[in-house]
Amino acid sequence: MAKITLSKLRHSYLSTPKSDSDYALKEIDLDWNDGGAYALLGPSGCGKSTLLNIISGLLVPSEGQILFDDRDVTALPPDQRNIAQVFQFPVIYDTMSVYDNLAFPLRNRGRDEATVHARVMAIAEMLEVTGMLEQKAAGLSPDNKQKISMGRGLVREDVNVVMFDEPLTVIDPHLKWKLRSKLKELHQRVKATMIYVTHDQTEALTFADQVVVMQLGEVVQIGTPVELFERPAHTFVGHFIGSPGMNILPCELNQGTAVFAGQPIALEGPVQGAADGKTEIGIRPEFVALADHGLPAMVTKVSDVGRHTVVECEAGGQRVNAVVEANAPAKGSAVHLAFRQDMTRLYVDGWLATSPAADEQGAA
Ligand SMILES: Nc1ncnc2c1ncn2[C@@H]1O[C@H](COP(=O)(O)OP(=O)(O)OP(=O)(O)O)[C@@H](O)[C@H]1O
Repeated sequence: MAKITLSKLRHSYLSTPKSDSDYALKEIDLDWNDGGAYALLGPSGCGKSTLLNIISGLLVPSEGQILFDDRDVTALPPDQRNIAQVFQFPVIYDTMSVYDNLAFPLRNRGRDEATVHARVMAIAEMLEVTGMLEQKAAGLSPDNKQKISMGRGLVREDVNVVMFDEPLTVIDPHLKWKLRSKLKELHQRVKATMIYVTHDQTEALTFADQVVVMQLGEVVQIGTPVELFERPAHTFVGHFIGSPGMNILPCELNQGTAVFAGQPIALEGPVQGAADGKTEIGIRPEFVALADHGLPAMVTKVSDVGRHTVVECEAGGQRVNAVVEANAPAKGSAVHLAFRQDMTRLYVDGWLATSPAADEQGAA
């Protein structure tokens, strides 16, 4: 295993890129620590595959370096990088047995049969496929084929990193949650550095200890699932993570207090910097409560989503969502909304501009 460092990485598919928009990857500086469980999360076209292909060596970046520990591998081809990859679709040999499929990456590198056997049995046990080891892979269900594909990615102990590229695409929805938690458990047992690429927030948040969120060729935030939920560094992260996403409301600033729809809204703490760009309040629906006083609003939709209810309101010409546990008002009701102050952020030109109040920082 190795620590992977991406240093001043940029990539353009054009031969003579002129402006920032010609780059599929703008500047990326990133460390993937040895043994970490990472997710690379972002919408289609944000640059995830480009980044993955640069790490695996399929693509040489226009600028910058890739280091495995302190070794510069930027110019090395894929077969010299010692990486395992699991793709969207199963990569297995149909005519071979499940056992031989799992053994293949080890035999291919000349490991002795005793080692091969011990490792195959260990991985099969972790994946709960021991009972099918003698079967031909051709007869397996798509889910089991993908499980074996994952097993082939995990079977070698000497790889620098295991990369999963949307590995649950072919998995039946009702089995997805099972494999998601299985992968998390596997990471804890195998302790390899793993990078899991997905556009699905549930997959990313279930699997990863650290989630790297990308947008338009840039990393906008790296954080734990809780950090991304509680303190999005950018309105994009607020929108993209959470269901429904963060409420983002245009506002004015008046001596450190935000004003939205003529109402003062108390922020979590002081605003950093000049705040002379586009100013917006960010508050998650989970921290908006229905109250006797506060921002006047009209309920426009009520959706029961299982454990809680999403109350969609209109205030100041904007949609504001609130998540309530019980006693949701009816559509058309006039209500007041109260924002939990320590969770009310200010964003300037999309970026987080408030920090917690001093007493909150002391408590943290
Ligand atoms: N071979 C290529 N030639 C030219 N442009 C490309 C090529 N591959 C990707 N791009 C462009 O680079 C940008 C990033 O694409 P990339 O495939 O890395 O994104 P992604 O996040 O992996 O998307 P998806 O989830 O759809 O695979 C996009 O604008 C895409 O159109």
